[in-house]
Amino acid sequence: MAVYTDITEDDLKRFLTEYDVGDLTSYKGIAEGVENSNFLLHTTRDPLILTLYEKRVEKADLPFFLGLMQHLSARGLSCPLPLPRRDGRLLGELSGRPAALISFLEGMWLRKPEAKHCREVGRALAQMHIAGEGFPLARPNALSLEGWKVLWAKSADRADEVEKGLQDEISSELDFLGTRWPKNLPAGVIHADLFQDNVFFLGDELSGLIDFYFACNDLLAYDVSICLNAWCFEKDHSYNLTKGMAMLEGYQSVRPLLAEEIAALPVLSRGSALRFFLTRLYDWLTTPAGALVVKKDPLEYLRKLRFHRQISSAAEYGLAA
Ligand SMILES: Nc1ncnc2c1ncn2[C@@H]1O[C@H](COP(=O)(O)OP(=O)(O)OP(=O)(O)O)[C@@H](O)[C@H]1O
Ligand SMILES: N[C@@H](CCO)C(=O)O
Repeated sequence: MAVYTDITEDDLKRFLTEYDVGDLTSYKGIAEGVENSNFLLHTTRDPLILTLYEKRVEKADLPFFLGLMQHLSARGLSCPLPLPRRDGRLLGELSGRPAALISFLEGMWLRKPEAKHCREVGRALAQMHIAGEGFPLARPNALSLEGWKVLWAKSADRADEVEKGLQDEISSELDFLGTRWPKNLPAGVIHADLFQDNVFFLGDELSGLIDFYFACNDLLAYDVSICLNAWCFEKDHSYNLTKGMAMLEGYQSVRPLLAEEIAALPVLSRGSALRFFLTRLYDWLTTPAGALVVKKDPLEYLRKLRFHRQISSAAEYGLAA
């Protein structure tokens, strides 16, 4: 579910008077997503998305996220555009939460992506990395090495409840990544959560990227590793080399990776697998039974992490090192 905060029609109509978007004809809550409350609005003009930012989003980060969407969109990337209010601000307040109106992006996310879709995702990711150049705001990645340690400290004691031996395994992994994490690779604005549900397609054509609420400044190749993890494994947890090759070819057709970035992919992929393992583990251990949110399986990412640990060179992802 993703309607944590309810809204009344009166409050919504009052909120909309701050914008030049036509008159409200209908609205409904959107069930998908786990972080924020989203509503689809129909007006006498274009359909719109209303997002109410919930507790896990820092209000101080919103200018970065909303400004980034404007920056990327102005540079030709297909992504939602936050609409300015009559006073020029991008952010208002509704039902006690920070709220924004965002343009509606046509398309649907793919439940069963194929290699050709992975190629498109690779291309779009590289386009985003290039379009992000020159964005004046910065946001350090709160979910990199230091953030992982904080999350792990909150979960380590109970990790063996999920699988015996996890406490030792993950502590060693964090030590390994602490000593081997690359430092001097190209960096810029990354999406950091470009999973299937954040990429829309119209037929086989990619229509745009959404959900920039983990975007931050970090290594560009780390974002590539996030996409390899999210798109190129099958339900049986095996790595799909054809999808991996397509994703990497698509990326490199727009932004060729440096030899150092390619060489770092196995370590970066371990890191990104660990990142999603840790957030999922934390949620797994802390979300109360009966909560409406669907908990995502941390073990899926543990298996991916173990796969990357036994990779000896990036060639095994479908690339020459
Ligand atoms: N601009 C948009 N155009 C069309 N649909 C959108 C748009 N933004 C969000 N949605 C719809 O709302 C859903 C949830 O959005 P989003 O992924 O941003 O939410 P979230 O709560 O931040 O989710 P999560 O972080 O779990 O992915 C999407 O799957 C999509 O159906
Ligand atoms: N994409 C994340 C959740 C939302 O950011 C995951 O699958 O764990």
